[in-house]
Amino acid sequence: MITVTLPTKIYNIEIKSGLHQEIGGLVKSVWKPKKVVLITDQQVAKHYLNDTVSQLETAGFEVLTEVVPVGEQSKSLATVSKIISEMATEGFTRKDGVVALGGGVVGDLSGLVSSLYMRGIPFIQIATSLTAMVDSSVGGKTAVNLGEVKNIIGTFHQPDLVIIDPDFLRTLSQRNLVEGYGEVVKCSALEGGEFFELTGRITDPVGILTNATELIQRSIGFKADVVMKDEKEQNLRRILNFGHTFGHAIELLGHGELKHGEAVSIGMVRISQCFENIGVTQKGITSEITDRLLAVGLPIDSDLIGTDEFLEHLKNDKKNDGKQLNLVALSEIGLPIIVPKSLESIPEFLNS
Ligand SMILES: NC(=O)c1ccc[n+]([C@@H]2O[C@H](COP(=O)([O-])OP(=O)(O)OC[C@H]3O[C@@H](n4cnc5c(N)ncnc54)[C@H](O)[C@@H]3O)[C@@H](O)[C@H]2O)c1
Ligand SMILES: O=C(O)C(=O)C[C@@H](O)[C@H](O)[C@H](O)COP(=O)(O)O
Ligand SMILES: [Zn+2]
Repeated sequence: MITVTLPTKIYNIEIKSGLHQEIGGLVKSVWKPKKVVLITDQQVAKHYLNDTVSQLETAGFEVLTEVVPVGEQSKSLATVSKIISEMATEGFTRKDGVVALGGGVVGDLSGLVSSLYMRGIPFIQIATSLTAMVDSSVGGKTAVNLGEVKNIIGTFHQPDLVIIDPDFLRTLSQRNLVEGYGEVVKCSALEGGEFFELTGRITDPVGILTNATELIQRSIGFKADVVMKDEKEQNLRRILNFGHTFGHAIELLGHGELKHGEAVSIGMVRISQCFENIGVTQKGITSEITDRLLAVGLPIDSDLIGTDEFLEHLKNDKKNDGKQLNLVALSEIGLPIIVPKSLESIPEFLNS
C-alpha cells in the first residue's frame, strides 16, 4: 500500500494481486453504504462489470452503471453531461459517489464527472489497464478533450481510494499493455537508479507482465512522491509530462492511430534527441531510452512531428507561459529539468 498525503486529503493506493475479489469490502472501508455510479467502458464491462456490481451491492451500495464506448472519444463533454444528467435523474446527492472501473479514459472522465457533479462528490479509482495502474489513477488529474485539444477541460480532484490489481492485466491486449509501459519507462528515466536498471532488464512484453507488480509499485511510488510535493503542477510536477509536449500533439493529430503511451514514447525519444543535439542532455541517454521502448515494440518516430499542425498544437500545452513553451528535458537519467523555449524556435530545435 502507498499513502498519498496532501494538504487537504490523505488516501491509500492498494496494490495487490487478487484485489478484484475484494472490491466491495475495500470500497466499504472508506465509504458508508450509499448510491454509487459505476463508470466503465464496453470492453472492460464485458469482463468485469457484473462481478463488480454484485460485490458493491453485497457491500450495501446502490449501483447505477454507466457504460461508455471504448476509446479517447469518450473523453468528451457530451459524455460528461449525459452521465451527470442521469445521476441527477436518479437523485444522486453530494454524499453519493463515483467509481471508475477501467483504464485512463474511464478514470479521467469519471474523475471529471465526480468533481463537477454538485461541485464535487467522492470518487474511487479501480485501475484495469497498465496506464491506469502506473499513472492515471493516481494524482487527481481529471480531463476530457475539446475537439482537437487534448485534456483542455479538467480539474484536480483526488480520489478517496485507488484499487490496483495486476490480475486485471490478464485480459488486456498486448498493444494496450505495451502502451502503458511507455509511462513506466518515463517514470524510470525520471527517477533513475534501480528503477531505470529494472526497465533495462525488460526485453519483451512478457517481461512487463512478469514484473508487473514491481513496475506498478515503483511507477506509482515515484509519481505519488512528486504529487505530494506539488499537487497542482505549479513546478516540480511538470516533470511527469516528459515526452508529452510532442506526444499530446501527435496523439491528437493521429486521430486515434496512436495510443497515448505510444505517442509519449515517440515524444520522449524526439525531445531527448533534440536536447542531446544541443548539449542539454548527456550523450547516449536517448539511445538508452530508445532501447527500452524498442524492446517491447513501442514506436519511436512519427512523420507528424514538425508539421504546421503539430506546431499549432504545441500552443495548447498546459505548461506554457504566454508564448513560451516549458519543455521537460533530462540532463541525465534521474535528473529532469525544465527548459523554456519559444514556439518560434521549435522548427530549428527539431532540425538541430
Ligand atoms: N490523469 C492522468 O494522470 C493520466 C495519466 C496517463 C494517461 N492518462 C490518460 O489515459 C488515457 C489512456 O489510458 P489507457 O491507455 O488506459 O486507455 P483506455 O482507458 O482507452 O484503455 C485502453 C483499452 O484497454 C481496455 N481495457 C482496459 N482495461 C482492460 C482490461 N483489464 N482487460 C481488457 N481490456 C481492458 C479498454 O477498454 C480500452 O479499449 C488517455 O486519455 C490519457 O490522456 C491520464
Ligand atoms: O500526472 C501528471 O501530472 C502527468 O502529467 C501524467 C501524464 O502521464 C498524463 O498523461 C497527464 O494526463 C497529462 O496531463 P496534461 O496536464 O499534460 O494534460
Ligand atoms: Zn501520460
